Amino acid sequence: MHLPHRAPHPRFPLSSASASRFEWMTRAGSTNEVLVQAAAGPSAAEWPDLAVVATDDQTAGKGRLGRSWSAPAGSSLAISVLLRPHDGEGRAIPVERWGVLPLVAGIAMAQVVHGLAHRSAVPVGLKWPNDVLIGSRKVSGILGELLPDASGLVIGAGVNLTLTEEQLPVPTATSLRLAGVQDIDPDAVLAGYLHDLTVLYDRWRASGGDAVASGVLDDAVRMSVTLGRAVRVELPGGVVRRGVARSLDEGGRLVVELPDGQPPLVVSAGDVTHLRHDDSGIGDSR
Ligand SMILES: O=C(O)CCCC[C@@H]1SC[C@@H]2NC(=O)N[C@@H]21
Repeated sequence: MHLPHRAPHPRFPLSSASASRFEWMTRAGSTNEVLVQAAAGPSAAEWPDLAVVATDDQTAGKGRLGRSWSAPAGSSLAISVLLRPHDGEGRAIPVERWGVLPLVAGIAMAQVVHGLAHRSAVPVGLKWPNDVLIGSRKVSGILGELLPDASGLVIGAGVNLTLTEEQLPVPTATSLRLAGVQDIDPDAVLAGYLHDLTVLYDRWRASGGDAVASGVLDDAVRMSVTLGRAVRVELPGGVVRRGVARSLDEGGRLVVELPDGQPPLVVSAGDVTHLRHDDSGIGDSR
């Protein structure tokens, strides 16, 4: 893609160099909302593939499944990236294949967090679908939102940088600082994420949007801390099932083995809780 020459953002020189368009907002309600409105509005043509809106002061952040996402000003990053997927030949990749893109973002963020927190004693991994955990605590979450006209997808990532224990929205959250990362540089986190997301996205695009051929599925399996675990799954609508998370299908959906020989449950959206293995309702199934 030909990009016009742009002056780097003074606070985010690395990040602004790796985005097709980079808008840093000193404050935003929801960066996803800002980008969805802009990319679907009358100036849509000015918002290309890999345009970015980001802030460290998001006042009305949106989470998955209708939840909110909050962090005190200056302690976290909210990063939204617009994707308008085309393959290497410039052909549009069908929207049915975009379901793995939030997973791609989760892999990118997990790689960045791993690079920063690898000295902490606890492992970094992906809890399905795309929560980045340090140990058992969540440091980053991802929300994908389709544009109303389906001409693109906005992928928002929130990552907790410097929150203290008292500032955590829930006790199951954490921050890079709480995980022992010193000298946290927001530009390095943002640029690292945009770089890794772009590399993975390019691989996926070049394969025509094939999660298997592009290696996205292998990466997701390798980084998953859900596979092999007993899980409780709350489906949209409130139905709860228990079983053992066995695999990811080619769309990144979670395949859960259920008790009593029931057919496996294939989960495309829902809330997954890791259980102690003997809570699954299935005997010795590891
Ligand atoms: O884990 C979740 O529930 C997903 C959280 C996603 C939060 C990010 S922050 C940037 C973007 N803007 C939003 O309003 N939400 C996402």
